[in-house]
Amino acid sequence: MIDTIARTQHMNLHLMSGGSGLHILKSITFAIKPGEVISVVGPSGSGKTSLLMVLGGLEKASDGLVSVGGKNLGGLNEDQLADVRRQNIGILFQNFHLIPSMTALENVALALEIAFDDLPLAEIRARARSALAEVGLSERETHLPSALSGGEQQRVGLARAIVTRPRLLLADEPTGNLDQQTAASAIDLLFGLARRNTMAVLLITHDNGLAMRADRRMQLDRGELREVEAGG
Ligand SMILES: Nc1ncnc2c1ncn2[C@@H]1O[C@H](COP(=O)(O)OP(=O)(O)OP(=O)(O)O)[C@@H](O)[C@H]1O
Repeated sequence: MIDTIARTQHMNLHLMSGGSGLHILKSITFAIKPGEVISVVGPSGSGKTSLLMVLGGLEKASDGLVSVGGKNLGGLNEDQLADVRRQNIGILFQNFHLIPSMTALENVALALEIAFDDLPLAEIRARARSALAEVGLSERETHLPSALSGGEQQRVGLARAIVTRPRLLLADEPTGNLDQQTAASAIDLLFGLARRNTMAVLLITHDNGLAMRADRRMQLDRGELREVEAGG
């Protein structure tokens, strides 16, 4: 069994903006183990979302190593990258990104259909149902997103992110649009799923209280990542 699900070594990200180059992520070296929950805090513009995009294979690092599920992303073409994403990664967004015309069950099922286009329909429905049950929404299968509360919509988002059984969940401010109490229970649910399914989680958050609950805490500052020591 591999002892890291994702790691980077001296990874840099440069982007062009208005004709000049920006050094967004600076020599980042870190690793996340199966089942580990790591929080990343940092000021606006420090590179948190960019880090998530690179780890998710959605943005290519300029140099250095990025490895997910034992595969070096730098050497892969778009199809191979899509395979690595499908086999390893789930993404949870702040704004849920549910499709408004689809029911909760259809939203979750769609993610599975896209990831595994050869799965029989009955299997897709069964797995989507089970993912909705895991987030406590069995009673809401046929509801459209507009008929769900913000917290429920985020739970559908979570069901959609875990229905493919990712080994790494990348969560970008997943509770940013929820009130404090709903946010806390969404995080309880997320952490519980991570423990039960040995799913690693990289949690980007502005909320220090939530960040403190992770196994490890990291801080990004102007593109530089450092570990926050316990008690720090
Ligand atoms: N496509 C892009 N082209 C040029 N610059 C970009 C691009 N995407 C992001 N940036 C810049 O990279 C820096 C880091 O952005 P990023 O979104 O990763 O920060 P963040 O820490 O997630 O911020 P926030 O907390 O506000 O979401 C910012 O200065 C941003 O303007």
